[in-house]
Amino acid sequence: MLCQNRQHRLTEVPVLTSHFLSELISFLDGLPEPRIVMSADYRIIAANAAYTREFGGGRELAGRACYEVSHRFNVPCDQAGESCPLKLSLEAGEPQRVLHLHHTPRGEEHVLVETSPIRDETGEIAYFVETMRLVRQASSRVATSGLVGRSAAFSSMLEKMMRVAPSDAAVLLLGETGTGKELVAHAIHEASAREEGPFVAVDCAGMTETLFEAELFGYEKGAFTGATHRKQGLVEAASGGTLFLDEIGELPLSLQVKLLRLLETGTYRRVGGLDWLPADFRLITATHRDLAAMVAAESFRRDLYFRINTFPIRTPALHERSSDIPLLAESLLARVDRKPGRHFTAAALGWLAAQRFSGNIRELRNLIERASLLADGDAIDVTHLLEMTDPPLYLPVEPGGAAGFQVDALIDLETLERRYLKWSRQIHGGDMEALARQLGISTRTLYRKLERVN
Ligand SMILES: Nc1ncnc2c1ncn2[C@@H]1O[C@H](COP(=O)(O)OP(=O)(O)OP(=O)(O)O)[C@@H](O)[C@H]1O
Repeated sequence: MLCQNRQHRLTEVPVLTSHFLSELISFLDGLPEPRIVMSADYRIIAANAAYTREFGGGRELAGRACYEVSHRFNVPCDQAGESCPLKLSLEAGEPQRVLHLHHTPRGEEHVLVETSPIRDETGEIAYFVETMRLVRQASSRVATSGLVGRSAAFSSMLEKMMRVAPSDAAVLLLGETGTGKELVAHAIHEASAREEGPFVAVDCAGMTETLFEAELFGYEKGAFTGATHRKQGLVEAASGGTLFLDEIGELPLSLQVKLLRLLETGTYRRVGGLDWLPADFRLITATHRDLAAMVAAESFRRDLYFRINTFPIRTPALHERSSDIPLLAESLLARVDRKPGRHFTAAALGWLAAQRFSGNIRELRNLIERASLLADGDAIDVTHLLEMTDPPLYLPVEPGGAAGFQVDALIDLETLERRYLKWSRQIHGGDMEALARQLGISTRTLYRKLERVN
């Protein structure tokens, strides 16, 4: 491993002699953030007190492999399908950041890992300093508030959120309804330097011209009939914090001009006022619409689109992260249930994971709330969920489905199985265990197969 590194001779990387290595280690020990020094063969040379406490549970870590401590892997991360920041920074010759799920004494947690390379006396990159920052805005375990998720689609979104959060760049959140855009906007705010400032959310849907101006910019006393006192606008309320404009795609063209003026000049005027006031907010916008198509159709201004779209982030639909459904379901149950400590049966979690929720997490949350009201005992089962399911959750009936299963052309066996499963799920009446028995397979296999049906 070390011989391969001989090609890396980079002047910008600091040099580390053996004398300074021990100095570096004692220096890191005094720093509050968890840090380790590693050799190029993934061995931990030293861990500071914060790392030993937060990631090592107080145990000695020197000599152990980083991938074994943080992932319980027995091969380096990149050989186990994960990105390896050490390898990336060795190749690039400069610091690299990645988001990983790390084992900690508290369970798995999202961690931002920054790895910086260091040269030895001979000029080779031989050491690395790794700094860990726990991502407090998202949980990979059941949580009673905030974002939860651990799937690849969720982690990739979270990584983008954490990259953009510290900057003041305008973020555009694109995603279907109910995918958590408002929660994501709030998490970006919380991870930003404006965290102590206000987070002000504005729904742009249904905004009329007068309402928009009065709401956003406020008004002076006497500006119009009924304006009996000066009123602060939402732009002013968001001062020092974040302004979140939800459903930006619903804003009529006439109001898009006003918003553009605010963003371009950084100033605004209260309705009925004379003075231009400075605005101080970080902008996050969101829409479920295809804004680029709206620009092409000239129903959304191109210049405004470029202004708000400095950094786009897509919030994945629930079917793109169905492996998160059990975790989301448990977390949502803890949030909506009036009787604490209840749980889903394994069959209920499997059933939920096999559904396709067109209304995404909001629809899942509604279903869980209804089922929790229906269930009397400690466990919520498939029957409670089925009774409370909206008809659109079921997939459309295949041609001939209601009457009986039929195919009218030669099709491959895999498609045949999928269609048959879809049809049998629609007609069997909801008892998945009974259906599995009738099909001669285990309930587990049935759920696995049904995942492919959606
Ligand atoms: N990752 C998540 N973890 C836990 N709860 C979530 C997550 N994402 C969304 N939710 C919950 O799902 C519901 C819908 O989320 P939210 O209102 O943020 O979605 P949205 O995309 O803004 O929807 P819309 O486009 O309709 O405004 C909320 O109750 C929210 O708390």
